Amino acid sequence: TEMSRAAERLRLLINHLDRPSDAIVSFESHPLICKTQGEYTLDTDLLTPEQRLSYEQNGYILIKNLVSEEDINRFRYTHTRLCRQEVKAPGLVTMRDLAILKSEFVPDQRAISKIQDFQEDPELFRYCTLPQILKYVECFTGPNIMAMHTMLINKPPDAGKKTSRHPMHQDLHYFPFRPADWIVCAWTAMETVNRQNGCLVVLPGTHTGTLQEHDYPEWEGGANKMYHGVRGYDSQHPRVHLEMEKGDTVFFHPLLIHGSGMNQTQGFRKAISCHYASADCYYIDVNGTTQENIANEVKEITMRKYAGQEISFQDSWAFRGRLVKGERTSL
Ligand SMILES: CC(C)CC(=O)SCCNC(=O)CCNC(=O)[C@H](O)C(C)(C)COP(=O)(O)OP(=O)(O)OC[C@H]1O[C@@H](n2cnc3c(N)ncnc32)[C@H](O)[C@@H]1OP(=O)(O)O
Ligand SMILES: Nc1ncnc2c1ncn2[C@@H]1O[C@H](COP(=O)(O)OP(=O)(O)OP(=O)(O)O)[C@@H](O)[C@H]1O
Ligand SMILES: O=C(O)CCC(=O)C(=O)O
Ligand SMILES: [Fe+2]
Ligand SMILES: [Mg+2]
Repeated sequence: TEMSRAAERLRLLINHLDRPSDAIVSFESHPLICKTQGEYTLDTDLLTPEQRLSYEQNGYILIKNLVSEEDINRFRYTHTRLCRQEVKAPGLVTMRDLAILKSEFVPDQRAISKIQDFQEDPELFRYCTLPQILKYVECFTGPNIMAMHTMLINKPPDAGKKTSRHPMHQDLHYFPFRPADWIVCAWTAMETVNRQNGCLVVLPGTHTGTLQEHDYPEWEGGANKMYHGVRGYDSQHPRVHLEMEKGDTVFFHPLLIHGSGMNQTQGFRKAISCHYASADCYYIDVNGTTQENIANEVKEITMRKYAGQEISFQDSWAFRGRLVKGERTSL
C-alpha cells in the first residue's frame, strides 16, 4: 500500500502542476517523490508519526524551544541596529504601520512595523541557516533548500484603528512558484506571543484547499500596503490562536489560512520568519490568475525602486532567493 500511496501522490502532483506532464518525467526518480506515507511530509526520521499526522491534517506543527535565547537576543540587537540605520543591508525593505505614515520618521524600531529581505544581513540571515530549523524544513522541501523570503515582524501597539491586524491570508498568494507542497514557512516567536499582543491565528486544515482570491479587506481603519486577505473570509470557521514562548517555532504550509489579531499591549510584538522552497520548484506565470493583483503591486514598487526598470515578478524572487542547503537546481 505504500507503493500505491506513492503512485497516488505522484498522480495528484501531476494534476496540480501548471505545466505539461511530459516536462516532469524526471519526477519519477525525484527524491521528493519518496513521500510514501504522508501527503505533505517526507519520511526523514525527525518527525514523529504524530507530528507528521498533525501536519497532514492541520497544515502546521509547532516545535517548542527550537531557537536559543542567545540567538534571539542577537537577532533583537541586530534588528535595533538596522532600524537605527547603524548597520546597512542592501535590499532591506522597511515598512511603517498605516497609523503612523503621516508622522515624522524617526529611525527607531518603534517606527518600523516590519523589515523584509534581510538576506544580505549576515547576522539576521543566520536565522535562515540554523541547522535545527533546516532539519525540519527538509521534511517538507526535500534536500535542496532555498530561503525565498525573510521577514522580521514588529507588530506595534494598536493606535486605535486596528491597523496592527494582519488579515487572514494564504502566503502562496505572494509566490509565483510551485508546487505549493514544497514550500514551508518557519515563524519563530522572539518573545511571548499571545492573544493580547496579536499572536498568529490559523484555520487548521485549510492547506488542503486551493489558492483563494485575495484583496484588501474592507476595514474601516484601512489595511497596510499589500496586506491582502482572502475574499469572503468566513469568520465562523474554527480557528486556533497559536500562543507561543520565545524560541518556539511554527512550520506551516503556504495554503494554510492565517493572520494575526491586533496588538492590545504597549509592547512591540516580535517574530522572525523565513519562507523556504525546494530549489526544485519552478516559476509560474501568474497572468490571468488570482495572483495578478499582487504581482502588479509588486511590479509597481520595484519599478519605483529601480528607477523605472521593469523587473518581472518571477525575477524579483529569483534575485532575492538564497540557497541554504543542497543544490540550486531550478529556482
Ligand atoms: C508571504 C509574505 C510575502 C506575505 C507578506 O509579506 S504580506 C505583506 C506584504 N507586504 C509587503 O510586501 C510589504 C511591502 N512593503 C514595502 O515594500 C514598503 O514598505 C513600501 C510599502 C513600498 C513602503 O516603502 P517606502 O520605502 O516607505 O516607500 P514610500 O514611502 O515611497 O511609500 C510608497 C507608497 O506606499 C505607501 N505606504 C507606505 N507604507 C504604507 C502602509 N503601511 N500602508 C499603506 N500604504 C503605505 C506610501 O504612502 C506611498 O504611497 P504614495 O504616497 O506614493 O501614494
Ligand atoms: N474580514 C476579515 N478578512 C480577513 N481577515 C480578517 C477579517 N476579520 C478578521 N480577520 C482576521 O482574523 C484574525 C482574528 O481576528 P480577531 O480580531 O477577530 O480576533 P483576535 O484579535 O485574534 O482575537 P480576539 O477575539 O481576542 O480579538 C486576525 O488575523 C484578523 O486580522
Ligand atoms: O507575524 C504576523 O503577524 C504574521 C505575518 C504574516 O503572516 C505575513 O507577513 O505573511
Ligand atoms: Fe502570512
Ligand atoms: Mg481582535
